[in-house]
Amino acid sequence: MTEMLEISDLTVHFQINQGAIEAVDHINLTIRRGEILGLVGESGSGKSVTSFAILRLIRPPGRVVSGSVHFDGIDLGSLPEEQMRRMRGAKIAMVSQTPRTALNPLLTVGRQISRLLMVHAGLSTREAEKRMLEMLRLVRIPAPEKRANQYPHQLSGGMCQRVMIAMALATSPQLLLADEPTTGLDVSIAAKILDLLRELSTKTGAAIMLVTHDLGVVAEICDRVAVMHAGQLVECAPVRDLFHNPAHPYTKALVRSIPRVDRDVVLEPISGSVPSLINPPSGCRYAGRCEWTMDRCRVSRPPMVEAAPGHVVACYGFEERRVTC
Ligand SMILES: Nc1ncnc2c1ncn2[C@@H]1O[C@H](COP(=O)(O)OP(=O)(O)OP(=O)(O)O)[C@@H](O)[C@H]1O
Repeated sequence: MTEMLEISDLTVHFQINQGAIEAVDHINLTIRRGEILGLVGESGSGKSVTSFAILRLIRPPGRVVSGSVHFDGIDLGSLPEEQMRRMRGAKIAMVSQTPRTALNPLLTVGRQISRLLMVHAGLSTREAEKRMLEMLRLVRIPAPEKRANQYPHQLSGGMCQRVMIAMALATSPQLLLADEPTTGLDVSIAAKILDLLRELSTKTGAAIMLVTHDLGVVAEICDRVAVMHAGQLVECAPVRDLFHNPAHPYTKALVRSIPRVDRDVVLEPISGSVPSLINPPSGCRYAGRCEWTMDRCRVSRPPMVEAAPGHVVACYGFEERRVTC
């Protein structure tokens, strides 16, 4: 698999009256062609801001302070806005957490999808309508001819979510950024959506970045997982490796907090809370919550080191234990 997306040293701040919220801090991450990468972490860890930064959709008071994003070798930061807009519609698509607000309330859902196909895929009105209905069938919208003529407010939340996915997939994007795509959906629909995402990546070679809180979803469909804590990337590994051999204490805590039907254990909540991102502690931002904290964790940020092939972690405590084992 070759790299499709390469994020290097990405830092994003939001300037507010109290200071700068350091939402994403020097992140390096790659996503390969045909791969599903899960991006996990507690609320406020910077997952959505990372997706918006990829699409160059950080708006004031937000600002990309450093870093670059390359897609298929192209530096997205240097593209003129018009080219970036085309890139967003055709090659990189996003499914957001809030489908109802992302859809245009004034247009029928069918019209929204056909318009996208006419603008970004150059289809005629008739071709676009045919493909739009195919897409609605693909995401298992019942009675698609009828639903196509309805407005977002006439559809349930789950159906709006599937319409968003149909829109995102309509132009066969090479990269799909899916931000909590199954939140609020009932279990059977959520399972169908996940199947659909897996099918997309297998059939078309599209890469998917799946932003989620749900490690169960990650275990089900992701190939690799990247873990964020308070704006920093702390670990990245193939999915099985991450669940069986988590290296970072934060990842260990996340894994311990997953409910398991086959184990009668008491779930352990993650101790402490995410530090403020305004003037956050220097060094590792997990230091205030971590049982392995040493003096240097509070002073300098641990570098990413290889824990196993393809498995990297940023933790002085891990390095120390590995040396002494
Ligand atoms: N427009 C904004 N203005 C100010 N702060 C923002 C803005 N957008 C995001 N942030 C801050 O950036 C940080 C990261 O937010 P982000 O939405 O990326 O977290 P997340 O990991 O996606 O959380 P969740 O899982 O709850 O969606 C948070 O502290 C958030 O308050």
